[in-house]
Amino acid sequence: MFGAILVPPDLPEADIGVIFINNEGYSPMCGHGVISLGRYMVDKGLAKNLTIPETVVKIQCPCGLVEARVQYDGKKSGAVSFLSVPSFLYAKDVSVDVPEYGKIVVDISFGGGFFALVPASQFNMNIKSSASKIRAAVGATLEQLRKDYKVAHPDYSDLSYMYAAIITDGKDEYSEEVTANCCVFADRMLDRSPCGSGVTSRIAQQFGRGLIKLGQTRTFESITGATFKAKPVKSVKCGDYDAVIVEVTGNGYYTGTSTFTLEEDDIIGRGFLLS
Ligand SMILES: O=C(O)[C@H]1NCC[C@@H]1O
Repeated sequence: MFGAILVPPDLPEADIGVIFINNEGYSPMCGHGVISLGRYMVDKGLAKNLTIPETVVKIQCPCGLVEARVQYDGKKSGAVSFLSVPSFLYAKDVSVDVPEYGKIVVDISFGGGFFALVPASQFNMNIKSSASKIRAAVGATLEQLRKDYKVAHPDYSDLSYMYAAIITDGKDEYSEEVTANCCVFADRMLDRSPCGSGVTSRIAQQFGRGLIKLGQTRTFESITGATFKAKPVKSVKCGDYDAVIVEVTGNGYYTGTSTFTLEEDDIIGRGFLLS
């Protein structure tokens, strides 16, 4: 689960601004959050321009402006595609010495946040290994990288940190076969979705390594079996990096609504933090 706090945007072209919240603070980008928020903006009539069969919603995320295209038949919204910020393969074959796991080699790729991408074979595991084993191995790798390896975004210092790590089935070469992955982010949160920003970073990695061409679509599957489709759509630059705009497509669903109440004399209701 993810939280989205809606805020007025400071970019004039944006329909809405959003801060995504996780278990340790905020996220620079959340692709599955963008998919759900795109639908919400259409269904609540909040998008600037409601058009059929597709409405464009511009969402200012912490990583920058993301364009969501929401299927809309005039009554109900459907699948959402989004175009993320310029994404790029940042570093290849980075070695990290992870306590209890030894030397692990990862690629680092930016897809709205910096992701370490690591095939499950590095841990002598496969992507169907238990969620707790994945969480422990990938979480330890991410935490070690945060200590040992510094990343720098060419334009934004506030994005210059290791946000997440993704364990993959290693199927990086283009094929029509589904490729599976699992993202561990923030304070060892495990993503039930294929991870929109992670999938963006995987396409940027594959594009940077010459494994996929513009317009080729891949299907990414999460540990729950949920899928997103993604493809590189345009070559761009980000600072000196050869970057790519990635389109990700998926579905989000409503699960309920709730109302929070804060009474004047409820001290705990103002929030608390346990360490
Ligand atoms: O879909 C996404 O992009 C998010 N899922 C968990 C981590 C990422 O922020």
